[in-house]
Amino acid sequence: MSAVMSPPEVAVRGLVEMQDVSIQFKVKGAAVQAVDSVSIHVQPGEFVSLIGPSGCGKSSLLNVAAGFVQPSAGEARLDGARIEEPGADRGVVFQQYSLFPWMTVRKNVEFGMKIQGVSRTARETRARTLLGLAGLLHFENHYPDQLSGGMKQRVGIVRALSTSPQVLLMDEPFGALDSQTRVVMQEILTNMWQRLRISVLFITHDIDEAIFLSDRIYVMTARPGRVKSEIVVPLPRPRTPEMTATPEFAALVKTIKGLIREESLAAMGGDLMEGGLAGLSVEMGPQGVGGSIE
Ligand SMILES: Nc1ncnc2c1ncn2[C@@H]1O[C@H](COP(=O)(O)OP(=O)(O)OP(=O)(O)O)[C@@H](O)[C@H]1O
Repeated sequence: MSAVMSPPEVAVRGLVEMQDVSIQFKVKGAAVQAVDSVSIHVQPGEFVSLIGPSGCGKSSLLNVAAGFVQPSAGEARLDGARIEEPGADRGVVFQQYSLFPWMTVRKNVEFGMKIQGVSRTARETRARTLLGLAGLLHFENHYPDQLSGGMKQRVGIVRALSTSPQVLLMDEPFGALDSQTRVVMQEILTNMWQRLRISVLFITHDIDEAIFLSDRIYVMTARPGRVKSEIVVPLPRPRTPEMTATPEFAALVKTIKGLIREESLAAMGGDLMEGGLAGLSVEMGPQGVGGSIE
């Protein structure tokens, strides 16, 4: 690894702390409470996932960490400093690829560093080193539309890492990929993380993905999102695909599935009530199920 890369063996920066964070949005004049008093943290070099039912506020929390959204109460800090706006100390990866189509892969990766004033040689060295880690060096002179979805997303990750952030914030980065590609991407990401030891806050709907990648997982309640449970993933590092077939992995999947199912049912129950179906009664007779609105 070149001099511009050399991260510390053990990360010392990248502590994310959210303390009693609540997030409210105004929708047609009415306040919507997305998140209610959430306290979570990511230790330097730790990989932490947020999982929970749809609409529980995962993206909103990540957007607070990114500095895109201000909490209505509580605060978010990075290495002790209050997060108030986006900054180069945080790299963000979304589900959409958002690469510049008119730039080659390497120019896309170098873009943020150019803005930072990094010299041409240092930019090129760092971009090529990171592209090598992501298995993309052969594609450095390709344009985004010549790449598959998985490759584009790898470029997106490399680009987010290029400015040497303390934290990587990832909002369902593999959500648009097919399941085969997704599994490969998880392996690539865990290998890159193992090399770079950067802090990661990762949002996913996929329980297996959260377990495979994470040191810890926060399971959230239905909206308004709160922390329902904090799960430590005791699987050793480096993670390998074989681990997903172990009884330990299966037990974690079962636990998290149960927690999310409770919350999803609660959320759906709420939606059904709000939808005016509170009066629906369902009767089971010899002819089967019969429903009626009373
Ligand atoms: N900019 C906004 N304006 C108004 N309401 C918003 C805004 N962003 C999010 N919300 C609402 O806040 C709640 C939480 O949304 P958020 O996207 O953070 O949840 P999520 O857990 O990431 O959802 P999903 O898993 O479906 O992506 C939802 O009810 C959503 O409609």
